[in-house]
Amino acid sequence: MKIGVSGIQGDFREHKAVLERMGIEALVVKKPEELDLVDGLIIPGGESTTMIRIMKMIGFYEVLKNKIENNFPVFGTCAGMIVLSKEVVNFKQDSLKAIDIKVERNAYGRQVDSFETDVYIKDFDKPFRAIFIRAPKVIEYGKDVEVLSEYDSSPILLRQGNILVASFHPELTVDTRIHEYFVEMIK
Ligand SMILES: NC(=O)CC[C@H](N)C(=O)O
Repeated sequence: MKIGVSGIQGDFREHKAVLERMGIEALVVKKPEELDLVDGLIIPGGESTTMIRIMKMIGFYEVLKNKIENNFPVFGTCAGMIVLSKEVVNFKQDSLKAIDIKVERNAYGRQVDSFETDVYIKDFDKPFRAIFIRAPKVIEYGKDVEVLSEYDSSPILLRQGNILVASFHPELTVDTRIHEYFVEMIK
């Protein structure tokens, strides 16, 4: 198995390092044709507007969108979640419209825009340390979306078939359980 990490923009090196620690081959993907070399793709945290803009410019957007519609597994963290969402409500920006969620960007407070806390995740035996950095908030989700974790009454980890999204940064903790969950989705 080989997992791609989108190298368009963001903290892709951290995701690659997690996969390698798990003994999984990882490839930083920067061109649309490279998507055919991997069994799934992680879209990291970063700046969602920049990601979408570049994805569209180089034809990555269309190829990826088409692959996701044909069951290609994807995992988006923070900005990656925004990129995969159906709609961004508070900014005029496009997205891949892959998972049936509406998100609000930079939604967790103005004064404290970054924080970390222990969260409970469905079927995980111990809590997970979640790091939020100018995180998006899911304000609406469709009936086919499964909520795997919540914080402060909002979903923070969600899945719809081949698509997994987190509003926090599992690539910044030593805990590999969410990446392992994604690996299971690919298998
Ligand atoms: N840490 C992050 O990925 C922040 C996301 C960023 N605020 C965005 O809207 O794209």
